[in-house]
Amino acid sequence: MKQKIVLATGNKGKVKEMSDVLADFGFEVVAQTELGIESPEETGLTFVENALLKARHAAKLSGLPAIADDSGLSVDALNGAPGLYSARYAGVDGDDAANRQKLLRELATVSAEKRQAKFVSCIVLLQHETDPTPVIAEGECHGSIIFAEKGENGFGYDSLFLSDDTGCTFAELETVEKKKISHRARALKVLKAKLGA
Ligand SMILES: O=P(O)(O)OP(=O)(O)OP(=O)(O)OC[C@H]1O[C@@H](n2cnc3c(O)ncnc32)[C@H](O)[C@@H]1O
Ligand SMILES: [Mg+2]
Repeated sequence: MKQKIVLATGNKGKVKEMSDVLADFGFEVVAQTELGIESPEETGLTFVENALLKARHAAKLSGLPAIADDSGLSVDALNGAPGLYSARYAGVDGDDAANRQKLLRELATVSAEKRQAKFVSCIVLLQHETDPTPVIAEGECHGSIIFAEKGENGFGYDSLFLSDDTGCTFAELETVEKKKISHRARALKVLKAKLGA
């Protein structure tokens, strides 16, 4: 029988990119929103801490195992910003368009060859709220930030992130393609290996 697990995210893009991959690992996935669970405040100082607290919050409220992703974009010329604060870079949590505009403004005077960036994803799986041995899996993707948005797909910073692997932005990829190569896809592969799934 499949193990029921809560996907602890309020981000529909993540649900789209993670649900069927986790189903292939043998989980019956329920998004936290389907259970009426709202996202906790992300007070951690690292991706792993924030992923842990999101998973723990959902496990506590659902009584089920939980999995969470904490991710972000780290830009070399900005000393790693927006990094941990990617979702609230422009001030309001989850305002993707404002975050992209701020990123373009901050990089306005940075030349094309100095716009390297990486996406990071940290995924945490907890069996229950007080699970002392969380499974932790991380993935990264390298690329650069272009000067104007390109592509319609994806979410967040996808339309500004030119991927080294594909030569196009993540927003120009169909979901099925992004799901093969993204930082989240790489973290999920590591998770799969750790679970022996
Ligand atoms: O916390 P949850 O509810 O999972 O959803 P969230 O969108 O707030 O997610 P994070 O706290 O992990 O913040 C991640 C930020 O980085 C951005 N980001 C992460 N992965 C991305 C991806 O694959 N493509 C584009 N932007 C991404 C995203 O838009 C957010 O602004
Ligand atoms: Mg968040």
